[in-house]
Amino acid sequence: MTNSTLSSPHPDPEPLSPLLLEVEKLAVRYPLPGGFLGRSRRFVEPVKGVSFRIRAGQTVGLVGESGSGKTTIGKAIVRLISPHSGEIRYRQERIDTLSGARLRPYRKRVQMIFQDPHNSLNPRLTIARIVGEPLEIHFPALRAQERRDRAAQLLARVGLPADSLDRFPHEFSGGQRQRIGIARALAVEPELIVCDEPVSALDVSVQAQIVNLLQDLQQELGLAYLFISHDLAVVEHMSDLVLVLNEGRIVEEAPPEELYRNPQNEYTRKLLAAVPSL
Ligand SMILES: Nc1ncnc2c1ncn2[C@@H]1O[C@H](COP(=O)(O)OP(=O)(O)OP(=O)(O)O)[C@@H](O)[C@H]1O
Repeated sequence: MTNSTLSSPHPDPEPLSPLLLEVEKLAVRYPLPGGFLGRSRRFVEPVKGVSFRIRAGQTVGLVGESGSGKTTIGKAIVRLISPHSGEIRYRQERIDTLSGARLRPYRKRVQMIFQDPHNSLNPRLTIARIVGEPLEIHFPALRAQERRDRAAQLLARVGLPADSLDRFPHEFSGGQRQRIGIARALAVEPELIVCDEPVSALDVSVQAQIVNLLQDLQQELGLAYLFISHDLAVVEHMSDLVLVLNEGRIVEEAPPEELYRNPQNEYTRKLLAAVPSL
């Protein structure tokens, strides 16, 4: 260490991990059914100009009441829906303007897991097909047996037995189905996973197992998460940074230890006060 480093009042910050996702002034609209005013379409705008960033390996928590726009943000990020305005960049590249096949490389890097593991798995497909499908799309050179082997490895990694491959989603419990959803998301070897209320539909004991699995996978694979939840305790446990969403706007943003101890925004205080266990 040099003298100048020792005497500097502002030592260099810790080197930051690479920036993956940049969301800038994102707004999303849905057309109102039958909602015409004269000749112009009427819309609801559940997301009204939201900005945040996610770095490699980081977990950003997104909390807010039901209807505040959390899922809409998640869906816009994975481009299940298109933004109305604003920008989404991934590793410096605009992805809000891409569509169709041009989104494919992005879909390999960013995946989503859903709240209801029952509805998000096609009931007519075996688990081998469900986990194998993204492999078929993103690793077309793999032969059928290689895909099957890879699917078996992924299932083992999320704690499911190898004989799961030829079974159907209804043969599994809620927690096991969420594990299948996680295996499917992992198949493409993503860098970022949008986790939309991944444990909200599960029993409390199973919730802890899935949260632990997500944390283990993060450690092992260096994954980043956008962790969407209305459960403030889970978000506190998981996140490096928490965003508080109210009516489509981020009203507060802080590391969990600051946010939970010393919330600055009135809405955050109300949200925390509504959770007696905290
Ligand atoms: N496809 C759609 N068409 C019209 N309005 C929609 C659509 N999807 C969501 N909305 C509306 O947008 C608003 C935000 O919904 P969103 O699901 O993003 O909120 P959320 O914070 O994830 O809520 P929850 O925790 O209940 O899932 C809600 O008022 C919802 O009714």
